[in-house]
Parts: sequence; C-alpha cells; structure tokens
Amino acid sequence: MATRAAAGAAVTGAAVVALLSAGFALYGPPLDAVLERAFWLNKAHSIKDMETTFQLVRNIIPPLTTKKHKGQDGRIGVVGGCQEYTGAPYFAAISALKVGADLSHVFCTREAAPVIKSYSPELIVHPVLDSPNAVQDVGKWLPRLHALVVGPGLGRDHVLLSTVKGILEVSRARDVPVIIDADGLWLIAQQPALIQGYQKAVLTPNHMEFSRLSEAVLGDPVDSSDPQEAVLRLSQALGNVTVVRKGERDVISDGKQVLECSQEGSSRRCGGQGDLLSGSLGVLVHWALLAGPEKTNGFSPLLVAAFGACSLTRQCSRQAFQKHGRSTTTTDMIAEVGPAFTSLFET
Ligand SMILES: NC(=O)C1=CN([C@@H]2O[C@H](COP(=O)(O)OP(=O)(O)OC[C@H]3O[C@@H](n4cnc5c(N)ncnc54)[C@H](OP(=O)(O)O)[C@@H]3O)[C@@H](O)[C@H]2O)[C@@H](O)CC1
Ligand SMILES: Nc1ncnc2c1ncn2[C@@H]1O[C@H](COP(=O)(O)OP(=O)(O)OP(=O)(O)O)[C@@H](O)[C@H]1O
Ligand SMILES: [Mg+2]
Repeated sequence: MATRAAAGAAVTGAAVVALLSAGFALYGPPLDAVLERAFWLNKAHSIKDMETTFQLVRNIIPPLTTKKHKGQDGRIGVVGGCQEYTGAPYFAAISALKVGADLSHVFCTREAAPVIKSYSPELIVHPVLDSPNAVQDVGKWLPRLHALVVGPGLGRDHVLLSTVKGILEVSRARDVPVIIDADGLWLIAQQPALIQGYQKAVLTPNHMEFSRLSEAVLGDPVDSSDPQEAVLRLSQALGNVTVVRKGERDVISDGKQVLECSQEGSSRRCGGQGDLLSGSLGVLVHWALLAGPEKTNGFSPLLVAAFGACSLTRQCSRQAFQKHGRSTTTTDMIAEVGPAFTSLFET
C-alpha cells in the first residue's frame, strides 16, 4: 500500500480531469496545463466535453442483434441479502437486468432467499451464503459470471464477512471484475489488502463509507474542502482501484484521472439508490471491459462504466421524482431505468 507521503506526491503529479454537467471543468491548474500533463504522465487522451463522455458510454453498449445467445450481454452476480436486508440485493440484481444483462444471480443467506425470490421471478437466487461450503458454492458459478457486485444487504456478521473474504479472493484469482458496495466496503476498510492493486475492482462508497475507508487506508480524516483530491488519493493508495464517491456530485477516480458526474438527479434521498447504481455498474463494467480501451478513447473502461452508472442512476431519480415527487422510492426509479437509459445513451 502506498504510504501517505507517496500518495501525496502522486497526487501532485497526477492529471485531474473533472466532468461537470455543462462540460468538463478542470480542478487546479488551467485547462491547457492539465491536459498537457495528462498526455505527459499517462499518454491518456483527454475528454473534452460532456457529450464526448456520453459518447464513450454509448460506444461500450453492445448492439442488440438476433445473432447472440442468452448470457452474452451479461451474467451478473450479487453477493448480499441476509435476515435484515432483502431489498438491497433485489434492487442491485433487478437493476442489472433492467440495464440489459441477460441473467442476474443473487447469492444470499438461506432465510433471505425465499423473500428475494418472491419479489421477482426474474432473479436466480442461491441460498448459499451461510452454508458451510459457501465459498465453493459461489466459486463454482464464478467462471460463468461476468461481474460480481459484493455487499448490498450483506450485513456485518463476522462469519458472513469471512465467507465474502474468501469469495473476493477466488474472484480476484479468476480475474472476475468486482463492484464493492455497502457492507462489502465495511470488510475492505478492515482488510484493504483484499483488493489492493486489483485493476478490476470498483468501490462505490457513500459519504459515510468513504470516510471510513479513507481513515482506514490513509490514516487521516477526509479533507472535505477538496473531494476530487480525496478520491484521487484513496484510489492511488489502493493501487489504482477505481473509486466512485457518491454524493451531491459523484466523484470517480482511477488514481490517474478524476471525473465528476453532476447529471441532474433529485432531492429525494430514499434508501436503495446506491444499490441501483452498483447493480447497473456490474453490467456496464462488463460491457466496458469487453469493448476495451479503443472504444473508450484510451480512457480506463472502468471510469467510463462508472460515469455511465452514475449518470443513469441520477437520471432515474430525476425522472421518477418528476412523476412521484416526495413519494418517490427506489422501485419508482427502477421503473425508469429503460426510459432513462434511452434518453441518455440511445438518442
Ligand atoms: N431496502 C434495503 O434492504 C436497503 C438496505 N440497505 C443496506 O443497509 C445496510 C447498511 O447500509 P447503510 O448505507 O445504511 O450503512 P452505513 O454505512 O452504516 O450508513 C448509515 C449511516 O451513515 C450515515 N450517513 C449516510 N449517508 C450520509 C451522508 N450523506 N452524510 C452524513 N451521514 C450519512 C447515517 O448517519 P445518521 O444520519 O444516522 O447519523 C447512517 O447512520 C447495507 O447492507 C445496505 O446495502 C441500503 O442499501 C438501503 C436499502
Ligand atoms: N445530495 C445528493 N444530491 C443528489 N444526488 C445524490 C445526493 N446524494 C447521493 N446522490 C445520488 O444518489 C445515488 C445513491 O447515492 P447514496 O449516497 O444515496 O448511496 P447509498 O447511501 O449507498 O444508497 P443506499 O441507500 O442504496 O445504500 C447516487 O447516484 C448519487 O449520485
Ligand atoms: Mg449503500
């Protein structure tokens, strides 16, 4: 893990490119200087405006054709769901399907399974997470999964977290992309080595989860005056793991560049919106990695995927709020995934 001093030095030398709704804005030095540094440091192409970035997301979306078979557009797994929380894994898994995955699996505890199944016949639900062979039970599905979303509704039971540790180790060994959210981030704050340097990991912390992670990894409280630098530093300290810090504006970094998504959302803060984001991101990460850096103009595919998931979640929130106002819930947002996706990426 990078030391605090090393992380600080790296921040100073990194290219910081921030994305705003009106176009890309740059934090720190003037535009030309930062773009020059971007080329100098990592030979990355620079994204110049919002439309260009949306175009990169559009580039990674696989065409709908009659030539494909079931599964090719995504088989996503969600690890989470326990006695207390059944909604969160449902929201994540159904969002993956609504974005365009073909199959969505949930790996949860035995007693959560019938509840989650009853929400939707479209999900494949495995009641294995609290079984004695849980790691093997999930592990045998891994070769058939394109991405794993770890944490929504997982809870913080020690035995379950130790099982999830094993699942993360096997996933990493098999090169399966992982999106870590909610209680999965609780585990990472305790054992950052689990994802240290793993280039196919994306962390999606909310405000609280980001503070917890930063304190655990960097050892000091978050500098709230500079959210972009805080995210950049955390990503660098974790060995360029992609970090998506959710909030009034979503800040995304792979330790080299920083994007900011301020797509208009809504003022409604009902629970479950982050689950919609992490499930969507599971599919977009798969599509982005499949498309490769040629389609993302040299930018990290994971950054482009994260920008896509953030803008989509916020657009769902905006559209649902226009219809339902204060009574908007995450279920209303999920009903907007299709129209929001079309309006952002298919028009
Ligand atoms: N329907 C379901 O099944 C759902 C289940 N879910 C599942 O619940 C589990 C726990 O997840 P979590 O996010 O509630 O846990 P955690 O990190 O302890 O944060 C809670 C604390 O953080 C604080 N806080 C939060 N935001 C803040 C902010 N912007 N600014 C400041 N403070 C802020 C806030 O503090 P408070 O306001 O209470 O003082 C609160 O106490 C996890 O498995 C998740 O997936 C959810 O997905 C929802 C839908
Ligand atoms: N203050 C805000 N203004 C506008 N959008 C926000 C705000 N805070 C969060 N969001 C958006 O809401 C979505 C979920 O972020 P949030 O911080 O609520 O996640 P979370 O706490 O993990 O949610 P969950 O309840 O699913 O666990 C993200 O798309 C984020 O952009
Ligand atoms: Mg959450």
